[in-house]
Amino acid sequence: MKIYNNPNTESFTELTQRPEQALSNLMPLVSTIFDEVKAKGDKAVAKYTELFDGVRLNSNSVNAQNIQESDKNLSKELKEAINLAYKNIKKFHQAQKTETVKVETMPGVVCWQEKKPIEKVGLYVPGGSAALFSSVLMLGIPAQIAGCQEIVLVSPPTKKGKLAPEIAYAAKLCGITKIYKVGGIQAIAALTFGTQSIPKVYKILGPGNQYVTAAKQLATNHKVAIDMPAGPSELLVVADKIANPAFVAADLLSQAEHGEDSQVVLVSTSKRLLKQVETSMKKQLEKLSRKDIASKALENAIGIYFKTPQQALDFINNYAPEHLSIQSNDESFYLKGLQNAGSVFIGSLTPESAGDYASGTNHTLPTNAFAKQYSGVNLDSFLKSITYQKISETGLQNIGKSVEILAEAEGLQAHKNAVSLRLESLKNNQDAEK
Ligand SMILES: NC(=O)C1=CN([C@@H]2O[C@H](COP(=O)(O)OP(=O)(O)OC[C@H]3O[C@@H](n4cnc5c(N)ncnc54)[C@H](O)[C@@H]3O)[C@@H](O)[C@H]2O)C=CC1
Ligand SMILES: N[C@@H](Cc1c[nH]c[nH+]1)C(=O)O
Ligand SMILES: [Zn+2]
Repeated sequence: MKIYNNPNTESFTELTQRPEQALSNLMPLVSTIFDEVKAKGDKAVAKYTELFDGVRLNSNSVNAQNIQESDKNLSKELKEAINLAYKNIKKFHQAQKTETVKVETMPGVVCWQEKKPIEKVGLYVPGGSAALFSSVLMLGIPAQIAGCQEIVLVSPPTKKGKLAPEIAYAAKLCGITKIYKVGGIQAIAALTFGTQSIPKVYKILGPGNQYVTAAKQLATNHKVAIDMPAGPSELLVVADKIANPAFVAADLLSQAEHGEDSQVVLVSTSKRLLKQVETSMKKQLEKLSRKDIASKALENAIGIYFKTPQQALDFINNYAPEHLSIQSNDESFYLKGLQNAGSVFIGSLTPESAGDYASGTNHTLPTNAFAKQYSGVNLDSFLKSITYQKISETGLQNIGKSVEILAEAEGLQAHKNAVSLRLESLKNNQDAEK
């Protein structure tokens, strides 16, 4: 972990850079694969699956029986834990349902807004270095609650060319039946254009590595919506002398172990805590099964000492972390001033990994400072709002003149006429009744 001592705001631009490749470096490969999948469909998908995942598949579809029988391969303990996570995530996302908004903006003019499910969605479940079956729940549950009609799940095959049984089990809980063993750029391209076996969708959601994230961004050029750029994991912990250094170190390592390009950051007003956390991280790292990945990620880790909480807060808002953990005496100060973060974990007893799996919040979150403008996945990610209006006779009389004036001022005669003809017709009817 590289330590910085009270850096000034000029250095924030450099300190908030993530350790990922620039989009411009990734795009040539992404474009090539998109073009090939568009032209050759499953054949191109198979070619890139063999190249990047090292397996040759005759078919990328997962058959229904494998999904139905996924329970058999899992321990009772794991199924119970998945069920608990399912329940909590469902509870939190179900509570995000909103009522129809209906307003009479002026007498006789009624406007309302109603949410409808996006009919066809593609869920990307990461599976390169670990099969993240928790992502199935994070995406499948809100898709199920929203009522999306066609839910297509893609995830890279295991080294043996199979689908991880945990993914199949979680998918079964979410009522997902269309599953394809394909990952990376080729999976996003397949969902964008459709292939002989994989359906084209309207929106692609889910986290992934740099390649997946760049591919999702290109998909938006082809009339496909995405949730947001949810790339390599990151965690910023702001902690001070009341924090437990071992807890903070464990939290930082928990995100460092995701991938070599993960980034973890410790911000503190205590130089002593920075040192203690560093020592504890070194000790804990030795015992990790993914030590190699985590140590690589730690080369990108930064520890920053700030003299005042205000400077620390300014940095946090500039960094806009995917996850923010607050383990500080100044908890309410940070919460009050917080502008940018994907998801926040408050207090020493709230490990970030609780949100990764089971507390109820969604773990599909904006990375690379995109928390400045994007929300993480939530129920609304699977819905779109349609607005409606109905105008009565009284309404038309109340609003008509103003619309005519506005249309005239914009020089749009036909717009004006659409109102004028109706107003005249109303007037003629009234005259006839007299
Ligand atoms: N922001 C968020 O909400 C979350 C982010 N994540 C992140 O998701 C990522 C998961 O990454 P992975 O394990 O790699 O799984 P992944 O499923 O995202 O990517 C694996 C695929 O990448 C492709 N690939 C690998 N190397 C390639 C190369 N050199 N060129 C082209 N394509 C290549 C392969 O097709 C492979 O199937 C991690 O970075 C993790 O931190 C995970 C969960 C949530
Ligand atoms: N920490 C990951 C999510 C995760 C899945 N499994 C474990 N963790 C992220 O949100 O970036
Ligand atoms: Zn995690």
